[in-house]
Amino acid sequence: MKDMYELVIKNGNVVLPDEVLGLDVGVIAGKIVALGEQLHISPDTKVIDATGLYVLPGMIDMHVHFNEPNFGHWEGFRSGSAALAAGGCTTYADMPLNGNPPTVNKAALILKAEAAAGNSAVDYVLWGGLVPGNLEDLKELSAAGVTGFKAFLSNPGGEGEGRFREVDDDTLYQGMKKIASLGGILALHAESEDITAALSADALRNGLNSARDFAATRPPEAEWEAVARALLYSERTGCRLHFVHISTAAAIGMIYDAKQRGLDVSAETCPHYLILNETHMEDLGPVAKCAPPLRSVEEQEKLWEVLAQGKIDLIASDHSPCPTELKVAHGLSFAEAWGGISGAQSSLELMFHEGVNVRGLPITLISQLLSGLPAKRFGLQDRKGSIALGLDADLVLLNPQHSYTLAAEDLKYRHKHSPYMGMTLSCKVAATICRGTVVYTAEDGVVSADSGQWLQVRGGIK
Ligand SMILES: NC(=O)NC(NC(N)=O)C(=O)[O-]
Ligand SMILES: [Zn+2]
Ligand SMILES: [Zn+2]
Repeated sequence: MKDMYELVIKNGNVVLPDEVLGLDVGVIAGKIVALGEQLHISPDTKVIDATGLYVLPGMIDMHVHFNEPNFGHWEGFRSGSAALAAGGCTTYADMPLNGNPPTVNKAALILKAEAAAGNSAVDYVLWGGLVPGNLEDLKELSAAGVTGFKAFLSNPGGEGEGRFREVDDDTLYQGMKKIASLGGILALHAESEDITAALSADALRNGLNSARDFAATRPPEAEWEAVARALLYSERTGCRLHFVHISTAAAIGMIYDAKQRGLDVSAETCPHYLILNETHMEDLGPVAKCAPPLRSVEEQEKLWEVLAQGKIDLIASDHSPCPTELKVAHGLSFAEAWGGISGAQSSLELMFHEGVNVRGLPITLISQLLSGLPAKRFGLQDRKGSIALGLDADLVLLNPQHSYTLAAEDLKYRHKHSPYMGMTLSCKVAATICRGTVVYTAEDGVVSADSGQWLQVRGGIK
């Protein structure tokens, strides 16, 4: 008896962990059940012809800020996940800040989960927060299925009483001990508050508010000091760490060396540190403002070097959107504008375009950074991150020859701004499939806006 596949993706160049093979992919009940040549097509099989296309595992974006509950006017699960689907992402991780309340206790996690339920095009996990005063909430958050905890070493910005706050050293140390005892993982925004606050205050006093002035308030040293301190705490507490949005090769090197010494730590960088540099920040203005800031061309090149050497653990977008008027408004200085880049829709296309087409890196390396490695780091590898038998059929079809110029109308974000607008990319996502369901096609747009599920998988824990 022949297998009755529900879906067969035919004739694609299938990106496996170590090689690319011309294969068909057979799907039953949302799972990959066959990889082979000329898979049998029955009358009920839906067939997608992927001739000339790459078939990659869907991206796993471990770092997005969707602002619900209560800040959906910045970005919501619907719009944000639609953008991710259009960009070839099939699982994402929502950060615990920028919604109100922030996800720092179980009640807030429930509100977050309710906002997401039935509103996501693709699957997701949720981060909880570590903030001053919530040590007693970590256990419950962990039991409720957060993927891990996130803390800021520098001021996260935002307004209001209940906003997400950075940790002091004592909270960090105690929090890491607690998280270690729970078998959890801590994600860190690693910039020194002492250094960035002092330099920012100086800049304000002296009326220095240009793009370059902003970058000077958050120098590489602020990252290096914070990374070094956190690595020391990791060594002393045994707490696993994930460093988000690392912007310098030297910090990647520190984290890599710590890994070689046996620490359970990992480093993420973002497409914007690889694709953009401080000249973009000057030319594009606040749309390219983020923290840590975009760096020099030399730093950017060094980051590509460590990426090619396999020293970076994963790539995530750090999509941190806001209403356009917080980026561009009459009289708004660079210093006052919102810090955070809207970019999640473009991660895979940017990395393929620049990494594979321009710089000639292996597509398998780029695919690992976007899918395989984040799955492994965060305990999703039994279901996601690779094209392999038995795993979820989370797939993206990429046309490596479809060149286009990114325009505002392409963007699915709540607010149609991004530093990548106007950029010509040499590839385009043709379709995105989540657990066997086609959620996006280039022709029809987002065709399934609500089939995503919350994966209550605690990072790295079986
Ligand atoms: N509150 C934020 O969304 N902050 C984010 N902002 C950036 N990266 O500029 C972040 O992840 O630090
Ligand atoms: Zn951050
Ligand atoms: Zn972030």
